[in-house]
Amino acid sequence: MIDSNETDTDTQSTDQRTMNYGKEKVAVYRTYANPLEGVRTIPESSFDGRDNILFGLEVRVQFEGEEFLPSFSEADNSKVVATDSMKNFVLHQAGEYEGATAEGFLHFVGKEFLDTYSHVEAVKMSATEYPFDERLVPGEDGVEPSDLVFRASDDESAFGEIYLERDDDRIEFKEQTSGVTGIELIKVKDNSFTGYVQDEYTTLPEREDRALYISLDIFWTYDEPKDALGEEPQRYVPAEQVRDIAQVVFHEVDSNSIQDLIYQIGLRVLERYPELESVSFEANNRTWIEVRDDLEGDARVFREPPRPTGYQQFSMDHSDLEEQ
Ligand SMILES: O=c1[nH]c(=O)c2[nH]c(=O)[nH]c2[nH]1
Repeated sequence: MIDSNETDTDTQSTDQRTMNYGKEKVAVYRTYANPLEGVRTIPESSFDGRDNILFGLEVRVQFEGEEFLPSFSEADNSKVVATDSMKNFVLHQAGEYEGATAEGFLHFVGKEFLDTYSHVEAVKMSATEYPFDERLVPGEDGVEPSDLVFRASDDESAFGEIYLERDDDRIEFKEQTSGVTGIELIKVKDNSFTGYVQDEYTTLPEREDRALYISLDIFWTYDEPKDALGEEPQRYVPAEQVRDIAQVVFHEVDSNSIQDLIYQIGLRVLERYPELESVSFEANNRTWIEVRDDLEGDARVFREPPRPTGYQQFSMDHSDLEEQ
């Protein structure tokens, strides 16, 4: 009895322990990956697929497993797969992957890791896309996108994360997050911020009409994690379309705060994609400071905002849509 109690306590303490290791910032580039075709189109976006002629990801790998404990507590590396080898593994698998999405690639590599190293209990893989834009060149029908020359872009990037766990001889895919990060949008007018608490700490003037500059990361989870892989393109949510929804809603809605704006974007995303479980936001307010409003019409002069900056975080699901 006493023995089994001790075992329970032991298990509990290791369950709560943080123990993982891995490699991050693994930059991998693949040319002529399979194209993403057959995605559903939505009114807010012209995006209907991706050629994947040039596909780049910055990957993070994380290994978990009880068998790594001696590497920390006894300097015993006999079970340690070197993080350098993880990097080589990811690079190699980029040539083997036959799918068309970042999430699909992460799932593919994660599964290969678990198949190859039987003592690894769980693997978390995440990646941020390196965006590349096709450059425009003269073609038969006027100026058209080149299929050879791309620009390394610092625009928004797709994000993916998957978590795979070994359960006896099965591999469980229970958790994923997809996203688009680094969206930066400016609306020059038709936005306000009024009605907030006025007390002895308030110095900000109410603005019936302001230019609003936001940076935005949007994340989503699917009801069925496997829909994130893109194997059924009709059920896949492309980051490009979510980015486009954000800018269309920003254009259409005269919002009274960033809070209100991201809620409206979230409703639209949930409306377009019933296969999603949740959508969440991290917004930052980068609104410029107005220095001249004495010009003709709507013209203004602005300067950079000083630090500190405001932010908003919010998550929502289909129950928010039903309440509307
Ligand atoms: O959209 C905004 N939300 C806020 O909560 C806030 N606070 C602030 O100072 N400016 C703004 N703008």
